Amino acid sequence: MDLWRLLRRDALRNVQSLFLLAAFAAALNLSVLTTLNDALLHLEDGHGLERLLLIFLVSAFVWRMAQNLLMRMASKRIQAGLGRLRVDLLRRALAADLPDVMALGPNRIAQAAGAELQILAQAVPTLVISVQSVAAIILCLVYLSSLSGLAVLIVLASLGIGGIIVARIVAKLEVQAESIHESEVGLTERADHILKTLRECKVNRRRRANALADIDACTGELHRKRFQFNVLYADYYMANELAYYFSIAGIIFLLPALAATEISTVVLSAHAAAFVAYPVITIVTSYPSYMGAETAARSYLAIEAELKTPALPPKPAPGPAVDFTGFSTLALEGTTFRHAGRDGIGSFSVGPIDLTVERGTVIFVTGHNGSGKSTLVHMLLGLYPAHRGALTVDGQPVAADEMASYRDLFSVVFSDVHLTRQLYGARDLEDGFAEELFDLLEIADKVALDGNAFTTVELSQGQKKRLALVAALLERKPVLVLDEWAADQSPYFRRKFYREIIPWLKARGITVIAVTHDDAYFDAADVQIQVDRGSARRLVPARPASEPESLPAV
Ligand SMILES: Nc1ncnc2c1ncn2[C@@H]1O[C@H](COP(=O)(O)OP(=O)(O)OP(=O)(O)O)[C@@H](O)[C@H]1O
Repeated sequence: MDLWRLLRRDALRNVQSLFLLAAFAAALNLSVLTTLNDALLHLEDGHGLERLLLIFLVSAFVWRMAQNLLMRMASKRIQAGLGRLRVDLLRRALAADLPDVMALGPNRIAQAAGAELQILAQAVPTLVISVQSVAAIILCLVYLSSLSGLAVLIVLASLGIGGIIVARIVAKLEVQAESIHESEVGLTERADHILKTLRECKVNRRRRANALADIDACTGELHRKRFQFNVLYADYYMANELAYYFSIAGIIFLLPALAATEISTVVLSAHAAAFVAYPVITIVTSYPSYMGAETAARSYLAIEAELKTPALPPKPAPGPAVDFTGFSTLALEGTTFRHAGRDGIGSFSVGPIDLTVERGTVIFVTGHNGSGKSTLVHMLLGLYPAHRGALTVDGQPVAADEMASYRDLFSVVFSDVHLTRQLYGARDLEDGFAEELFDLLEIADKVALDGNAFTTVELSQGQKKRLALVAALLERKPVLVLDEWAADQSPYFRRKFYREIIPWLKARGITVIAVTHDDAYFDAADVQIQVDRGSARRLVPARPASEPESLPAV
């Protein structure tokens, strides 16, 4: 049902043409049956048999063509729809509140948008054939009723009894499929963890052994669950085959016993019963694919629900709705945010914070580890929604639908920066500003522009941070936010950053908000915000008694 809900939403809107084609293919399947049954009645009529053979060949050929067309049409639409779902989930992740995305975990979202939708895509051919099979079953039953109403009852009874047994097995299969899915998610997480900590695992044998033992245990559990699933599936398949044989046997043995029936009617009915039961078997064999697709669809919808984003418009709204670029002050007014923690443990509140950022100033956010500096900056960026209080621009609260325009004021380099070669956010790359920045950040001999991308991002950690700063400045935003940017820089470049680059940014009118632990340079700021256990205090930065000596460039 979740699969249906998902496909209905987009890929299978206006599904009538597909259903019509499925019905047409099923009608041709019926034509094959009735032609063969006619032939059974005219085995001694040579001319008649030739004509029937011709009808059979034409019906079989057109049936094949119709089925092929149905498969192509459905696959094309479903694949395009799945592509849209993939992008849609990423758009929802971008539109969702950051804490909701972080609680869910980016890996989980990537898996739903990638591997799980792939499972769904792979199930499409068998699902399409199943739809046609359902139509074929209905038409063949109608035909069977024209031969004998009692035969229909016998077939339905056999399939019905088989169905009750099958339904019980299906319930177990579904539980098992869900459990397999959970194990697969756990396995992917562990494999991802190993691959992301390759270096640590290589260095630490104990860590490597434990990580491998953990993944081994997960794999073993997954194999056990898969084995149990396959055993259940064999039961499931056999129950269906028995129902198939019982429907034909029921007609041969019961129909003449229950009512006076001509032999020809018994033969034709038994043959028609086989045409009913064959597509049942087709549906049965496609059921694991269906179940995999259903689980993937459920997982996709669950993630969508957890992201708590409303239905998205087909295209993002063009341009900013409100222009905040002429701002004089940005402020947090009595704002609080609380990290929920897990099961009540580890929750942490920041605020209420009153903080005004004047345009063109340099602000350093300082404080102990875990005091709430990054959280405060996320609140100022509007990434952590305020539980209380407000974000204001020139004293006016920023409304929820103005938040995207508000965030447009900032460029950011986070402490765990992830660099991409493509400069998705940059503007006006041809005016020489990028080259000026490469020189300023002393990486002109390492990297250059290649169209809208950097030539490389394969750099040392400190160089990566410098390149990330170039990328941020190329966005040409009025406010630059840096989270422990200088932490990876050498003493020489750290000094250059605080004594040359920050004044250079200020001279260009850029407002700088920097989280920093570099107390030797606190005086490079106009304002120091000292954060302590979730509270903030405004200080006038003092020049330190001694500053690291000016060092030669290296
Ligand atoms: N995603 C999160 N979920 C739950 N709690 C969090 C989360 N992020 C941070 N915290 C908690 O909030 C507190 C403040 O974290 P924050 O990252 O703001 O500190 P910080 O001052 O920037 O620290 P550091 O100097 O170590 O980077 C921490 O003590 C941490 O326990």
